[in-house]
Amino acid sequence: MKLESARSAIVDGRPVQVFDGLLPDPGNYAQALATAPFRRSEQARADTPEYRHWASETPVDVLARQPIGTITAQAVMAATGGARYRPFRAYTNSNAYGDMLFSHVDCAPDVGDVTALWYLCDRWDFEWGGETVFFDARQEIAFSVLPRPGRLVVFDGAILHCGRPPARICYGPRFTFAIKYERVAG
Ligand SMILES: O=C(O)CCC(=O)C(=O)O
Ligand SMILES: [Fe+2]
Repeated sequence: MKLESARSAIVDGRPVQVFDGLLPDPGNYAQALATAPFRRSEQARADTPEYRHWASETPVDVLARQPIGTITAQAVMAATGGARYRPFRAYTNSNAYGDMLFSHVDCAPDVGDVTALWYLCDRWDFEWGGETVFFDARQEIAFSVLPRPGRLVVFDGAILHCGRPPARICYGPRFTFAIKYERVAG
């Protein structure tokens, strides 16, 4: 398996790395998600409780038994230089045209969590947009990642970021599968 990142950036000293081609069958995951139980439960920030969006949880012990869990663990290891991390939460976001997605951080600056985010689809039209945008401390766009089938982006959870909803001509869901990792001491 090729574990080199295709693209990468450093945002205010914090890394973002993009991996392509690691997942052989992203369309199969998207197909399974089409009938998964989504709840309007996810809140981007403490101050945006009235704008919840759709998510479906995957227990981390279930994740560990799936190929995507193993592949992600290897990519996180490659991205972080071999430090030990453990997944503490995994869930799929489902967004559609017109949704409101807020910018947020996944952890406080000194926590050191890592987020792995997969784009799960069998195809993604360039014109659909739906990128994940990463901002610097001045709220300027520092890096942006377009969905591609089976693309993975691994980043420091303290970077301000935002998923963008897809464009009006995209009639299907935009699934992103987020796995949150915490550093294991020692
Ligand atoms: O869907 C995206 O592009 C971002 C998702 C995200 O930031 C999250 O689940 O924490
Ligand atoms: Fe996030």
